Amino acid sequence: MAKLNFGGVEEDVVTREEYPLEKAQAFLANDTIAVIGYGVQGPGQSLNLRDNGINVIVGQRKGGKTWDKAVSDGWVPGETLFEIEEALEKASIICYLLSDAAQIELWPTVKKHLTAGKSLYFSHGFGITYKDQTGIVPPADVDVFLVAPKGSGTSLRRLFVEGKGLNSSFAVFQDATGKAREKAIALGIGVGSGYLFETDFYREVTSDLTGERGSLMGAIQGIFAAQYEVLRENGHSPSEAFNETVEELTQSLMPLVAENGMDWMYANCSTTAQRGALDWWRPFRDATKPVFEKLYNSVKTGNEAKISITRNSQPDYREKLEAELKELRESEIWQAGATVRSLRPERN
Ligand SMILES: NC(=O)c1ccc[n+]([C@@H]2O[C@H](COP(=O)([O-])OP(=O)(O)OC[C@H]3O[C@@H](n4cnc5c(N)ncnc54)[C@H](O)[C@@H]3O)[C@@H](O)[C@H]2O)c1
Ligand SMILES: CC(C)(O)[C@@H](O)C(=O)O
Ligand SMILES: [Mg+2]
Ligand SMILES: [Mg+2]
Repeated sequence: MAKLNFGGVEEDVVTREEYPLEKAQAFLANDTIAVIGYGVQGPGQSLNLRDNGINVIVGQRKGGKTWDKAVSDGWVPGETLFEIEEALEKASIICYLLSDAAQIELWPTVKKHLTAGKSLYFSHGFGITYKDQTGIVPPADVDVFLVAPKGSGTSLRRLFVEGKGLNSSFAVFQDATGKAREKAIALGIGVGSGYLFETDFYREVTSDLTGERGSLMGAIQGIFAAQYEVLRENGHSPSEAFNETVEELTQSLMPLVAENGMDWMYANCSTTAQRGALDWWRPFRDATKPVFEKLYNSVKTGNEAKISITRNSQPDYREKLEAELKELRESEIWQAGATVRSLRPERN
């Protein structure tokens, strides 16, 4: 593993140079990897594995939209695409990529197929960490590990197709064969990770739940909404408010921050913007830090897991979710956003 300095802290990472694809292919040559679930991560991971020359099949419920999507992605019923139980039977490594709530419902079936020597792969520490709530307790004679791409399955696939790679974390929960760690690394490379950093199931799930509720999605939507509302309340038009809140961030500044870091961004805007941004970042940190502390605590106590399981296990959860998403979609800010996006020259 390469030892790298992250802002003064040394950490080990696994890169493709050190664990090349050929090594992953050779290590997994005798395995059948069954990707169970074809939602967001399922397509990204299974297609990348397939294109990386690894023996992979997909297990999915027949008759639904996702089965049809799998067929249109080139998975062949009876050859590489199976009903879930058939795929579980054929697998030596089961990649459990159903939604976290659905994993609870299907667990008794998966467990039945987890015979000695098989492996169980997750992309989240959720099911294992919150075992008191999920009931997911694997038999002792199987390897259990995770590879968690740090981003959407959509980006995992897009970046792979562009010859790039998303970073992923990996962790071993149970090593029955002495090979669990290498299985995690080989699969991490196989699913298209750019590099891998090691963690454990608890730290993966607590950081991930915090991130998606926080600065990745929850907090950012909250800050967008707050600034947009203040601009609108002060007489700015929707297009002006949206451009100054979202469009410039995603189209201009964030790609530059991604490339060069925030210090570079601060150095490469006007001195006027620089002065203001340097003065205002601390007040924003101070205002939001208590909310982040409350959030982290809610994750740590298992409260966020409880909410997620309860809400996402209800029979009408999709209808309720759709109503919430409709409200967001129809809010003025995102309606303005739709119009702004339609004006981007590359869309014409
Ligand atoms: N979405 C992401 O980009 C992302 C990123 C990193 C990690 N993860 C993790 O990866 C795993 C999979 O997440 P996802 O977002 O791809 O899942 P998802 O919500 O898209 O669902 C995946 C599949 O589960 C199937 N499904 C739902 N209920 C079912 C049931 N009762 N029986 C059988 N199948 C059912 C759906 O048809 C779908 O094909 C989760 O552990 C998640 O936390 C997701
Ligand atoms: C893509 C995210 C937000 O990083 C992932 O954690 C998820 O749960 O979808
Ligand atoms: Mg997540
Ligand atoms: Mg995540």
